[in-house]
Amino acid sequence: MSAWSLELKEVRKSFGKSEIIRGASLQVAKGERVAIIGPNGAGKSTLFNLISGRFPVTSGDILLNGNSIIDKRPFEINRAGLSRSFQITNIFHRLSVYENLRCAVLWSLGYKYSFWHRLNGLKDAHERAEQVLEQIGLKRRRDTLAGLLTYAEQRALEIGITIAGGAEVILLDEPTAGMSRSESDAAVELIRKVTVGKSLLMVEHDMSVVFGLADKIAVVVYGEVIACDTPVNIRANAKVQEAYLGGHAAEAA
Ligand SMILES: Nc1ncnc2c1ncn2[C@@H]1O[C@H](COP(=O)(O)OP(=O)(O)OP(=O)(O)O)[C@@H](O)[C@H]1O
Repeated sequence: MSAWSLELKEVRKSFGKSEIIRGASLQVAKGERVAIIGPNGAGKSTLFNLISGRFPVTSGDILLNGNSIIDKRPFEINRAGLSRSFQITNIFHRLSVYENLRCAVLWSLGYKYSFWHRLNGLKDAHERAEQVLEQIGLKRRRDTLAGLLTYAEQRALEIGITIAGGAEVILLDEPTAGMSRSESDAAVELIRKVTVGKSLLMVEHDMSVVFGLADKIAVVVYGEVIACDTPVNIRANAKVQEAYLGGHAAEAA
């Protein structure tokens, strides 16, 4: 069994003649929270799209629990235990909070649309949806249409949808984007709680979130992971300071 939940080996990705990811390597251990930071356009979202199977890699390998996933489709990667959230919320606005979560559970279990008329009989999905509802603190909003939630509640639901299937590897794309300081603090607590024992890879621009949550920080510059280390070591890393963090480190202090 692999020591790493997720491993990127010399991954490269070109769009036409432009090489955007240039030999990126990264490891995430079981139970570890890793934040990816880097300047705009460095390739952070592209890395997420490669890991989740949205884009094929040009070369290199990506391993989930020791098994290559580069030839798998996004839903196969999801069912192999990796779940991702998106920068833009990905919820069904006309379904209730509970129904959104139940859909996410059913999807991860592999149910097809034709089974939806039997939903009420699907006890496991119901119980799991109720459990996630509790975890994300939206129990009192259970029957509210998701479109009527506040922005911060929608982002919490998004996290609930991402974890609902019980994936062991969670990818979160800017989970606190657009939040106030207090909303963002609450989101950090939520993420910490729901990822206990899981592996988390997260793209985040807010340095107080990054330094508050991550066990390790991976710095991506021009499509390469130039450093991946503990927050303390990243803050002290001269190469990182020069390439990116100079102005941002003060924000997190
Ligand atoms: N599908 C695509 N086709 C062509 N170029 C793309 C595609 N997706 C991304 N790129 C390019 O890849 C580069 C990296 O983009 P990416 O969105 O991965 O950066 P990022 O680090 O996530 O940036 P940000 O912090 O602004 O979100 C950019 O120059 C972008 O224009």
